[in-house]
Parts: sequence; structure tokens; C-alpha cells
Amino acid sequence: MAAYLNRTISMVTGSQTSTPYDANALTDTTARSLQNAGTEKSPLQVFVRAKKKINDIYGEIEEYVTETTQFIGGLPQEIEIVDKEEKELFQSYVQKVAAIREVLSRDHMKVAFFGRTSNGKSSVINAMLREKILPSGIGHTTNCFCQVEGVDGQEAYLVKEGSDEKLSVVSIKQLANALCEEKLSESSLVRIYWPRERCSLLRDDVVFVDSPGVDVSRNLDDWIDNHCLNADVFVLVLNSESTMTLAEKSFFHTVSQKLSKPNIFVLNNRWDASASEPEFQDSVKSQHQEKCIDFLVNELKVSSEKEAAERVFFVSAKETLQGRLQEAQGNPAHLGAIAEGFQNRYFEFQDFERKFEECISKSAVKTKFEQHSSRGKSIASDMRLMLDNIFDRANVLRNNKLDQKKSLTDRIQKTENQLMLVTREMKLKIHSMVEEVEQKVAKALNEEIWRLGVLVDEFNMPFHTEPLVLNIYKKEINSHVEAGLGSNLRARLSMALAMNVEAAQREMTERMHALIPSEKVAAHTKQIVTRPQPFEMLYSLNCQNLCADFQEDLDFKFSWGITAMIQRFTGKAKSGKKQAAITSGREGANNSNIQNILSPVSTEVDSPMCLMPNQQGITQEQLSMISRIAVASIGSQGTVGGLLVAGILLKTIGWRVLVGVGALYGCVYLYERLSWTNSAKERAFKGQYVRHATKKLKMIVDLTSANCSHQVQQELSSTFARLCRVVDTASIEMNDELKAIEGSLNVLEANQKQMKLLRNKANYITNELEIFETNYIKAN
Ligand SMILES: Nc1nc2c(ncn2[C@@H]2O[C@H](COP(=O)(O)OP(=O)(O)OP(=O)(O)O)[C@@H](O)[C@H]2O)c(=O)[nH]1
Repeated sequence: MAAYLNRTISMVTGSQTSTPYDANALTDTTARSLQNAGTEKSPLQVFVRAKKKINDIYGEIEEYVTETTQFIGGLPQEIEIVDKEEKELFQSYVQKVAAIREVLSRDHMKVAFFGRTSNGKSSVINAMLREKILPSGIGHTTNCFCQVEGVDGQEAYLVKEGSDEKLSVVSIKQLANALCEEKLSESSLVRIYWPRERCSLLRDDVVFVDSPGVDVSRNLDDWIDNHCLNADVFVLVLNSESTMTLAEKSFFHTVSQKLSKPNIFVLNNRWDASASEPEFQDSVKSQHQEKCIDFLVNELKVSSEKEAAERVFFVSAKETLQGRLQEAQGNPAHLGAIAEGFQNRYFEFQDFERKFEECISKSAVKTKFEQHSSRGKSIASDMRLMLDNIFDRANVLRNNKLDQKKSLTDRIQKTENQLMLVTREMKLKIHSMVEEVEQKVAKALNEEIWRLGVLVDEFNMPFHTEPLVLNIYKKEINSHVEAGLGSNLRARLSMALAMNVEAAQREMTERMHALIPSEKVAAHTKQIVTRPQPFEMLYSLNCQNLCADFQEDLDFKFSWGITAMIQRFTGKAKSGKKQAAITSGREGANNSNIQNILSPVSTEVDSPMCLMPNQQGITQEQLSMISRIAVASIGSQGTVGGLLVAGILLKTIGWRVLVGVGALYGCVYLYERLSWTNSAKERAFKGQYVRHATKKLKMIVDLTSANCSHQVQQELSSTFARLCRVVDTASIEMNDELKAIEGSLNVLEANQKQMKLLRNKANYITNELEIFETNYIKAN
């Protein structure tokens, strides 16, 4: 081993100063360090390093593809920037990379040996492996394809084609037996796993394929298809004792047809035989050399003449193996029965090995890793392209979302401003409408009150002074007046008012709808609870309560009686002043007494009119009392006075005139007394009622008009409030929408950031592969 290393180093460095045997003098440590140096400088290390590097890069690619696929798969559904097909495409890249990594892990440098039976193919492999692994012997020993490859651990085993069973192999004899145990098809493959540690070539991932002799089979096409297509180097093992046969030539013709420029080495084996005839050695060698070069250059056209000269060797596998086995035991290689010229043949074998290593390493790196590298670059570029597309789509979506956000923000702002404006305007509108309604109702009610007499005259229920009947009459006349007034007011006002209210509501609705996005108007309009019936004004006159304190006075009163006269005179004098007082005090009276008047409780209290003082501080009751005293004083007490008055009158006017006047007075009295019938009483009742009701109704004009205006205000305010709620709901929805858009934007931006990162990673991977190609493929 040490000698081999020494020579290898000499050949690599070009130094010829030390002999192979000088290595014996080297210490173990020096030998080991040389061995390491040799290993590190071995051309096979290029493949080993390249394999490690491309494996590392593919590890990164796998990580990258997995990360990207997970990222794409995890993109939220609502962000519709990736469809199902794309996700599946990304997923397919994970599988592709896994498959490439699987192939990569199995990538090795493969050398296949072909030649006629017994040319020494197995012997050459054994010599290269420095151990007798494959059985060799006279006759046809290799009856199927045998692939020798390294395996971790100490145990050697073989696996036959179509089986997973590991058959343990300890010795060569066992292996030979195992191979012969059953009849194997000549193109079937037996894999022999040999501990890597026992052979540097196996450690460096070189796989050896031994074949049955090309002269024993006609299925050469199958051989090539099954075992040769991924071979990096072919070694044609010839028997230097004879010439190249047609079978050998035709096999390699087929190989060169199926593969583009295969790397072919030609080993003229058994060259030790030439030692017995040294006089013909050179001429035979040059003949063989010429033919082999011609075969490679002119027939197969796989290499130039210069290259071909470097690929033809004259060796002795048998001797080399023997020498190496001696070395392994610590003996010189030449120990034992070795023919003349061993040293040169041994050197030539080593030369072959070095060139073979250079060639196979270069070839395998190029054929295997160049493909992986370009596939890796294409995967990275595909991923980057897909990410670019998705990124662009995300950008379009983001710009859309930004536009949406802007228009929605503007819309919300505009809605808020408009809502304030419309609210202000609607407040004014409602206020003016309310005032208008108040005025209209007051005017209409006043007019109706002035026409109350007509309404009362229309009441034609039979009248009777009997108290029970009179009570019913009063109730009915109250109802009649209430209903009549109500219907008159409705006829005059309701239609116009309702139309005004509806017009105002329509305007409100239109103004408010203008604040809601058009697409939402329909949905929101449904939410507005519309009134089942159109707006109708209620005039709560409640005459029953209002006139509950009405007290009729149906006693006969002589119109020329003293009391009536006093009342007439005092009434005329004071009527103007009284009317003014009532008008000016009405406001205050209304405010203080109106609730009492309208409320049922007011019926139980004394009539305000009964208690109302006149302008001189005398009540009606007091007035009546005075007139009664005056009559009584004349009728009962004043005999003297009466006589005195009569005497004065008699003396002044004359008794005839006095009697005439008295008779006339009596007639008038009689007339009035007789005409005080039921219908006269009814008229008197109605007159009194009209006066009373007019007085009472005038007191509630303001309240009624205020009540009506309040109804309008209520109606319009509630409509406006409902519309405000609708606008508020729409605003809330718009705000929610805005939040959702902002959320989507955040998600999009975060995803775009991640996409950029992944794109950069793809660039990094491409860059790594470029460097790999520069260092390992273009440098070769
Ligand atoms: N003298 C001499 N004999 C050799 C040499 N190489 C191989 N032999 C012998 O030739 C015989 C056949 O060798 P193998 O290695 O089995 O030849 P092979 O091409 O593998 O034969 P098959 O497996 O039958 O195809 C064996 O007896 C070897 O010892 C050599 O370089 N010189």
C-alpha cells in the first residue's frame, strides 16, 4: 500500500527520485499522511466533493421548495391570488426534488468491464479493488452481471436481482458458490456489497460492473440497455495474446451508437505473457496499440488520436493483484513468482488507474451533476417565476384594496359630514313644519269655534228639562260637538298635513339614502319599519271632559225684570273691559287651568267661570244676590217707599199713563212667560252651551295646536331617527368593511414580503448552482 502511494505521488508530482520499495523505509505515520494526501488529491475526490456540494444545495432546494409550498398552501382562501392548480404544481415540485435527491443519493461513478470470456475482466476488477472479491478462473466463470459497490459497515453481502435478501459473503469461494448455486440469466444483475473501508475506490463511490464474456451472448442490446446506459467509463479487457475479436468490436459499436461518445479504456491484459518472448514484445505492443487506437479513433470515433493513445494500456491484472496482495501483507509487490518486466506492467496498471480515475470523475460529475444542477436551476427559476406571478397578482389585488380603502374612507368621511349637514337641515325643516302646523291648527280650530253655533243647531235630539233626560242630552251634545269639530278639522287639515308630512318624509328618505352606498340602499330600506298606515292627525278635543262643568240655567227670567235690567246695564258697561281682560288673561288661565279643564278630574272641581271675579271684584253670584235684594226690597219691605214712589209717579206722570205702562209691562211679562216653552228652553240651553263651549274650546286652542304640532314633530323625528339608524348601520358596515380591507392589506403585504424573501432564496439557490457549475463542471 505504501509503495503504491509512493508511486502514485511520484506520478502525480512527476518526481521519479524514489523507488517503490523505498516506501518500506517510511514510518507508519508518514505513510498514513501520504495516504491522506493521496486521497485528498485523488481525482475521484472531485466527484466526492461535487456530490457532497450538490447534495447540500439540493438539501437547501428541498427546504426551499417545502417552505414555498407550505407558504403557498397556507395563503388564506379569501386572498384569491393562487388557484388549486398552482398549489398542486408547487406540491409537485416537492415530489420532484425528493425524487432527484433520491437519485442523487444513489449517484456514483460506474465503470463497466467488457471483453471475451477469460480475458481477465474479474482479475482487473480484483486488482483495482486490491482484493480477490470476484471469482476468476479458467473457463467461463462470470455467468451474469456482477456489480461491486461499497457499503457502510464490516459485512459483505450480495443481493440477487428481484430479491431483497442479503446473502452474506465471507470468502471468494462462498461468493462463487452463491453465484453458481442457481442458474442465473446472463443479463441478470447480482449486487455485491463490499465494506467501503476495505477499498478506497469503493469509499469514493466507484461501482464496478463485471460482465459475462461478450462472446457468450447475443443479447448485447439488452446488456447495454440494462447495465450500460448510466456507465461513466467502459473498460474493454483484451487478451494481449490474441487480437481483438469481432464480438468485442461489435459490442462497442453498439455501445457507441447508443451512447454519445462513451469513455472507453482498452486494457491489453495478460501482457506478462509477452515476457516469455521479449524479442517480439515491442512489435506486438505497437501492433496492438495501433489497432486499438484505430478502433477508438476511426471505427468508434469516440476520441481523438491523442486521447486514444492515453486510453490504451498493456497490463497484467494477475500480477498486479498478486503484487498488491503481497503489499497488503507488508511484503514487496514483486515477491513471489513474478515474470520479467513486472515493474513496468505494474506502473502501467497504476497509470491506467490514475487516468481512469480522472476520466470517470470528470465524466460522472458532468453527466450526472450537470443534469442535476440544471434541473435545480430550472426548479428555482420556475418557482421564482410562479412567485413573481403570484406577487404581481397580489400587487394588483393590493392596489385594488388600496383604492377600495381610499374610496371607502372618503365615503365614510363624506357620510359623516353629510349626515351632520342633513341633520341640521332636517331639524330646521321639522321646526318650520311644526310651527306651520301649529298655526294652521290654531286658525282652523278658532274658525270652527266661531261656527260652533251652527254645529250645535244641527244637534236635534229631543230636548227635555227632566234632569235625567237633560244629562243624556248633555252627553250627546258633547259627543256631537266633539265629533263634528273633529271631522271638520280633519276635512280642513288632515289631508294637506298628511301630504306635507309624507313629502317631508320622502325628502328625508331621499337625502338619507343618498348617504348610503347605492348597492346597500335596497337591503337597508327593507330594514326600515314603515308605518302600516299613513300619518293621521289626532285632535284630542275631549268635549265630554271639557264641558262637564256646564250648568244650564232654564229658569224663566223676565227680560225686563229688575235683575235682568241691572245685569244688562252692568254687562254693557263692562263687556268691553271684560272681553279684553279675558283675552289677555286667557294665556295665563290656559296655562294654569288647561290641564284641569282637559282632565276628567276637572269635572269634579268648581267651574272656573263660577269663581271668576269680574273687573270690580264682584262675582256673578254676588251680582245675582244684589238684584234679588233690590226686588225684595221693593216687593216686601217698601210699603212706605212704594207708596212714596207711586205717589211721586202719580203726581209726575199721571195715573193713566202709569196704569197704561203697568198694563203694557204686565202684557210683556205675560207674553214672555207664555212663550217660555220647551223649544224656547232648548234654544236657551243651546245658546248657553255654545257660549260655555266656545269659552272652554278657546282655552284649549293653543294646547290642541301644540298637540298637533307635537304629533307632526313626533312623526317626522321618529322617521328621521329611523333613517339615522339606517345610516348609522350603513356607516358601521362601511367601517367594518374598512377594517376587513385593512386586514386584507396587512395580510397581503406580509405575504408579499414573504414572497420577496422566497424569490431572493430562489436567486440564492440559482447562484449557488452557478458557482457549483463553475467549480465542478466548467472547470473539468
Ligand atoms: N497469466 C495471466 N493470467 C491471467 C491474467 N489475468 C487473468 N488471468 C487468468 O485468466 C483466467 C480468467 O480470468 P478471469 O478474471 O476469470 O477472466 P474473465 O474475463 O473474468 O472470465 P469470465 O469471468 O469467464 O468472463 C484466470 O485463470 C486468471 O488467473 C494475467 O494478466 N496474466
